[in-house]
Amino acid sequence: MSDHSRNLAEPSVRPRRSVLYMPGSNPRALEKAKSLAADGLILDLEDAVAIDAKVAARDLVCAAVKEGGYGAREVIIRVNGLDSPWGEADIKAACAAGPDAILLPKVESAVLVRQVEQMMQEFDAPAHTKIWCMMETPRGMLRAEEIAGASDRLTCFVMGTSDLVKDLHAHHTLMRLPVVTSLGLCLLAARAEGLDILDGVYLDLDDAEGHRASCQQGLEFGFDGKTIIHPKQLADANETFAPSAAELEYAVKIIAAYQAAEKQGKGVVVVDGKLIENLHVENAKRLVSLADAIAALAE
Ligand SMILES: CC(C)(COP(=O)(O)OP(=O)(O)OC[C@H]1O[C@@H](n2cnc3c(N)ncnc32)[C@H](O)[C@@H]1OP(=O)(O)O)[C@@H](O)C(=O)NCCC(=O)NCCSC(=O)C[C@H](O)C(=O)O
Ligand SMILES: [Mg+2]
Repeated sequence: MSDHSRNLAEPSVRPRRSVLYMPGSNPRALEKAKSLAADGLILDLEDAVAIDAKVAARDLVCAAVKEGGYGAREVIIRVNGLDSPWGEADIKAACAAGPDAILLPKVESAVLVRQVEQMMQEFDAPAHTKIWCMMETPRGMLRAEEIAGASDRLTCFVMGTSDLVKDLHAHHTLMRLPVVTSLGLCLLAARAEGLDILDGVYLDLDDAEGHRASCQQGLEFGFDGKTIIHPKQLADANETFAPSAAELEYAVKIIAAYQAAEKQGKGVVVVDGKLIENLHVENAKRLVSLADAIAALAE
């Protein structure tokens, strides 16, 4: 824990500022990821892998996860859907490999999540292997609440905005108005059930400014981090989703001021002309915990 926050923070949180997809069929990417500053890695067996490469990719990914070398980065295997020829075998192999999470694509019901939970028990998945859900279809959006509450093993939603835009017959736009309702439904459901939630990818690899704006918008919506598709998108995601030095300084200041006020029997305090109540302090503690967890990653 850093000095400024000693005795002020809540229990630590898991930084998920940047979570990088890579095709499970690409051995160079799987190796390269060991040196990249991503908080998480999604080793993909689904849409980034050609049909003829599905089985080889599964073997490659599971061997890489078993071998390790990814340090503090969270490692997630995205499996194929259970309605595909590969889904069940992917889940079985992933359970044996023991990543931090198995990411289910195109989730549309709580029943599906519970079915996977049951399969993971049967396949003896280690307790640390959680379930993450891709939220990326119209039906998934309409059932976000029931999906979010489906299993204690479920810890994170990941927005799949490419599939969503396709299914909606919508367009990718700068302000993302066509998907705002969907993002909002998933954010509400995730927060109501205590899940983390990651924003979708920004597809234009040559538009750094657009990517930065998309990260900032995701932060303002309330996402915990951004899924990305290329190492060059890492720095902006990491910077945007980390508390800034000024935010951190202010957080520490209001926690201390509130604690001092509490000792005098007061439930509110004014800091820099602004009213501070317990809810602001809760958020400040979350930011301090996040900053501490980010600092711990670098150690
Ligand atoms: C888009 C890419 C195919 C580009 O790859 P490449 O041509 O190799 O790029 P570069 O030459 O610029 O790469 C520079 C170095 O970085 C490494 N690299 C590149 N991309 C990755 C990566 N994703 N992970 C790890 N390392 C990466 C290269 O190996 C180079 O390193 P070096 O060898 O040392 O020079 C490629 O970026 C790529 O495949 N991206 C991921 C695509 C993907 O996984 N898509 C599926 C998920 S997106 C999605 O479906 C979301 C959701 O479901 C939805 O519906 O929205
Ligand atoms: Mg998708």
